[in-house]
Amino acid sequence: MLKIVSARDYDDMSRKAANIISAQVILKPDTVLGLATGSTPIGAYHQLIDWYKKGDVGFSQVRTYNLDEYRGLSHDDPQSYHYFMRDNFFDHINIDLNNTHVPDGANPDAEAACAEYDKMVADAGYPDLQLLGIGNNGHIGFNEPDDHFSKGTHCVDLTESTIKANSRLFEREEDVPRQAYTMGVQTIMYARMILVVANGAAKAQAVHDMCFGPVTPQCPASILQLHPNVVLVADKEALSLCE
Ligand SMILES: N[C@@H]1[C@@H](O)[C@H](O)[C@@H](COP(=O)(O)O)O[C@@H]1O
Repeated sequence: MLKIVSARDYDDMSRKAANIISAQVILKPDTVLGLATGSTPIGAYHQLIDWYKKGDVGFSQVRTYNLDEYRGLSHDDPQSYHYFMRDNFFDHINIDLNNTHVPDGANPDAEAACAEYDKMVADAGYPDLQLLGIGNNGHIGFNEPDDHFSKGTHCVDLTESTIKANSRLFEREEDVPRQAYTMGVQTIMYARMILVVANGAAKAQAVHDMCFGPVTPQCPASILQLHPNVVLVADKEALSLCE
C-alpha cells in the first residue's frame, strides 16, 4: 500500500518525514535505518538533529545502512556520501559511527565491495525503515531506468541525466563520478517500511509515475506500488501531476 502525505512546502515535508523516522526510533530504539543522500532528505536530518539536541529522540542503539556511494571517492572526499552523512547527520547526533554503514566507494574491486555490503545489510536483517529520495528520472538509490529490476548491491553506470542533475554539487560536470555502488531494488523492497520524500516541480513526473504509472524498470520507483508499506511525503509541486 502506498500512502500519500501532502506537505505545504520543503520545511513541512522535512518535519513530517522526521516525525515518522523519530516515531520509529522512539518505538524501537535499536531500529535499522536505511538512509539516503541527495538534497531532499537534508531538512529531515536537520530536524532530527534538533530534536536530538532537545532530548526528544536518541540514536545510541540505531544502526544505519546507506543506499549508495560514488565509486572511486575516498571516505574523506567532501563529495562522497560517507562525508555527506557525517556532515549532515551522524556528527551531530549520538550515533556510534561503527553502527553506520555506506558502501565502500574507495574499494576499486566492485564485486567484492558490493558483495560485502550486501552481506552486511542481510546480516542486519534489512532496514525497519528505508528513507528514499527519487531521481528526476524515477531512480531510487542509484538504480537507473533499465530493462529489468536489479537485485542486490551492484555497480552502476550513471545516466547522463543523473550526472547532469548531480553536477550542481560538484565544481565541474567532469568531476562527477561516472559509476556508483548501490543497493539493488530487491534489497530496497526488503525494508519493512519505506518513506519516500520529494519536493519541487522537477520531481512531479517521477512522483506521478511512481504512484500511478505502470510498474516498470523504466521507472525504478514504480515497483514501490507492490510494497505493503510505503509512505510518500511530498510537497504540492512534486504532487502537481497526481491530482
Ligand atoms: N543517489 C541519489 C539518490 O539517492 C537521490 O534520491 C536522488 C535525488 O537527489 P535529490 O534529493 O538531490 O534531488 O539522486 C541521487 O542521485
